[in-house]
Amino acid sequence: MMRIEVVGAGAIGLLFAARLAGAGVDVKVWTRTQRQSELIRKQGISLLNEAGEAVLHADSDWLHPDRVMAHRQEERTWIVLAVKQQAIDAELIDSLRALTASNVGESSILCLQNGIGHLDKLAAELPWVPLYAAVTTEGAKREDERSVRHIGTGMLWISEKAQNLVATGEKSDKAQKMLLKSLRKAGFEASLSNEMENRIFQKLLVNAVINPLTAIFDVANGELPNDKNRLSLMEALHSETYGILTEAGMKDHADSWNNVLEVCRRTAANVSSMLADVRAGHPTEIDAINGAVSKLAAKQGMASPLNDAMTAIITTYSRSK
Ligand SMILES: NC(=O)C1=CN([C@@H]2O[C@H](COP(=O)(O)OP(=O)(O)OC[C@H]3O[C@@H](n4cnc5c(N)ncnc54)[C@H](OP(=O)(O)O)[C@@H]3O)[C@@H](O)[C@H]2O)C=CC1
Ligand SMILES: CC(C)(CO)C(=O)C(=O)O
Repeated sequence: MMRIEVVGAGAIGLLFAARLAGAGVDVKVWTRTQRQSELIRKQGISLLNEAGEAVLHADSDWLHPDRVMAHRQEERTWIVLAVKQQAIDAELIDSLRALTASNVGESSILCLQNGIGHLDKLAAELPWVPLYAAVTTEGAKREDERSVRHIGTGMLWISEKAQNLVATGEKSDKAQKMLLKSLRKAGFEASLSNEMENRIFQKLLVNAVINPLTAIFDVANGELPNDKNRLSLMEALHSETYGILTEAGMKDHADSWNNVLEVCRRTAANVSSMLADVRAGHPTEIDAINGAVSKLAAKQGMASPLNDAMTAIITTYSRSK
């Protein structure tokens, strides 16, 4: 028997929890607040898409040390980490430590974050827990505390090997196969990848161009290229970021610029996650996206004026909201 614990009940967390619950998987959702977990437990998760609404039921609790300690786990567990980069702080890591403490060797963490930095942080703090990087191009928007709109279907890539090379034995392989099976049953187009670094860089490139510019211009993804000044800014930011990331190890990708335009087209109605955060007055993932690109550039002795500017503008912008 396998259990999936989704940590973070925002857009992506609710989408994964609802679809997995709908596929009959044993799912528990860990929220930040007691109120949200009670709502989910009592009323279920409302999954909205073009076909209408489905209400799916999943267990839920809030991520408080006492609640986590009381929740002792014996079976094989996958923790699907669905919080933003900036939420991965000492307190959250303590909760993950507690969540995995009662079944060491039986728990693994799947990290769905955009941007970079989180895997190194988690690997340093949880060296005994196998960490798997994932890249998802699904699009989701949280409508309220228990409702999520599935905006766009995409791919889900999961690293073939644990990031921190822990427990990559037969037991882990079996657990990974079970996870894939559950995700596919839930309708996700999930595949294993042995070139995750490249996939993470390619997604970082897309996010480094679309996220800050949609947030600055306050437009949905599809509108971003529909103006010649915005389009030339996109191109310049893409070109700078592409140079930095290929120097850092990303493979050459002749179609990279067209891929950014294709993501804008495919997710035309999306409000990017950064614009959503800016509009809500929440902190953004800018440090893990453009800020991280600037850091890579500095490490390589390269200039990154546009990424530096995006980081400065979004940081100031979201602070003043
Ligand atoms: N949305 C999308 O379509 C996509 C998102 N991603 C990535 O997935 C990740 C999650 O994004 P998304 O779902 O959009 O973000 P949201 O902001 O919608 O959700 C994050 C959730 O994490 C919760 N959270 C924060 N801190 C804690 C904590 N300490 N304990 C428990 N829960 C906590 C928040 O709770 P609260 O609301 O109470 O603060 C919130 O519900 C990001 O890295 C994003 O870049 C990747 C691809 C697509
Ligand atoms: C691909 C994109 C830009 C889709 O909105 C995204 O990942 C995000 O909003 O963070």
